[in-house]
Amino acid sequence: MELKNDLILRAARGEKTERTPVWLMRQAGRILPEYRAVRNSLSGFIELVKNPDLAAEVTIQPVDILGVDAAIIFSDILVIPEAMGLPYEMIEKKGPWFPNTIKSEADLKNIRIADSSSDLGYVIDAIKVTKRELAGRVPLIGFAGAPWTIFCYMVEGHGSKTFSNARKMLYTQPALAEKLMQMITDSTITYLKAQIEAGADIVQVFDSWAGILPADQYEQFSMKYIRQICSAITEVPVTAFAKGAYFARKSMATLDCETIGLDWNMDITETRELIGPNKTLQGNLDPCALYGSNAEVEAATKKMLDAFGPDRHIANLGHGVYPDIDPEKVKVFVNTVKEYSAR
Ligand SMILES: Cc1c2[nH]c(c1CCC(=O)O)Cc1[nH]c(c(CCC(=O)O)c1C)Cc1[nH]c(c(CCC(=O)O)c1C)Cc1[nH]c(c(C)c1CCC(=O)O)C2
Repeated sequence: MELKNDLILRAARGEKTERTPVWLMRQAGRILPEYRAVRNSLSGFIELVKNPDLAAEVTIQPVDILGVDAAIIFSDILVIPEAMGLPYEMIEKKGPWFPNTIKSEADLKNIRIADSSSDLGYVIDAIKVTKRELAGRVPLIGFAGAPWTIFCYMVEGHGSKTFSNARKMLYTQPALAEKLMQMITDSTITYLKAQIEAGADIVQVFDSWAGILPADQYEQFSMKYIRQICSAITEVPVTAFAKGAYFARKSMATLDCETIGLDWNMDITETRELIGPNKTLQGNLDPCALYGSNAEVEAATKKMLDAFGPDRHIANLGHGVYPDIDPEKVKVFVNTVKEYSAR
């Protein structure tokens, strides 16, 4: 199916575009009353993730309602641990919870490299339904968590400010950590390839907990595996987003990927210098800027666009949109990008 709007794909490849493309991390979700209505018709988040027709519906909602230039498949990064044999629960107002975690070498016996066709068939089906229903309107983004971030949940068992149990393993059982990280990496590569095969036009790797590691450990325990993923995915453009990894930007410049995501703490000009001209940058408006007035959102968005310049930029926030943001403010952000960058 020919894409009618392929702006993000062209921007990712470094081709000239009529204007800067825009989408938002976490655009499919709680900011939209239309999402909450679908979500409340089921018993929970995981039921929605595992229902391909409804997952497709909430994937497409932000395209219709917010006017973004891409859809991102409605799922979660935690489907990988589950497919490896470590199921999760999503506890209302608290977040993910793993009844079992990885603590020792013996625990590896209970997990396996995920088989995308059998264990993750529901995501693959959701992608197929979404592609059919999008009918080429905008590209579909596939995604996975980076091995380090997935490792954090598999070892810690839940969200944390420090992930000190996960970080402890890097010091006390580094060989076990690396074995687990490699299993996650192998699972992720086949999973992303299955997403692409089903129709994902571009894929993003989310390293949400990059910022809690020291630079040397980040190279050893995270970049090493992100590098493997980037090199293995040759079919479509890849975006690497490592939140808080300002110390790793020079190293990220050498990844075999098209786009690097910036969080809102990263200076745009400095990052462009560190990454060089051969990659597209994605980001990076402060998610809290959307709490401002319409005029303030507009001004902040224009300032961001001026700093990135017209080429090799995909506009986004510096992290996922917060659940209590007014969708009208998101529309101001999206429309400002579209109008101000058009030339
Ligand atoms: C760390 C992480 C997770 N999940 C994800 C990350 C990486 C990105 C980031 O750093 O934000 C990625 C993710 N999660 C979700 C998407 C869907 C697509 C999108 O719109 O971006 C994506 C890309 C849906 C979701 N994932 C989750 C929800 C909310 C669940 C609900 O509907 O109640 C949604 C829409 C739940 C989730 N899932 C996760 C947490 C910590 C939580 C609870 C806290 C929270 O809600 O943000 C793990």
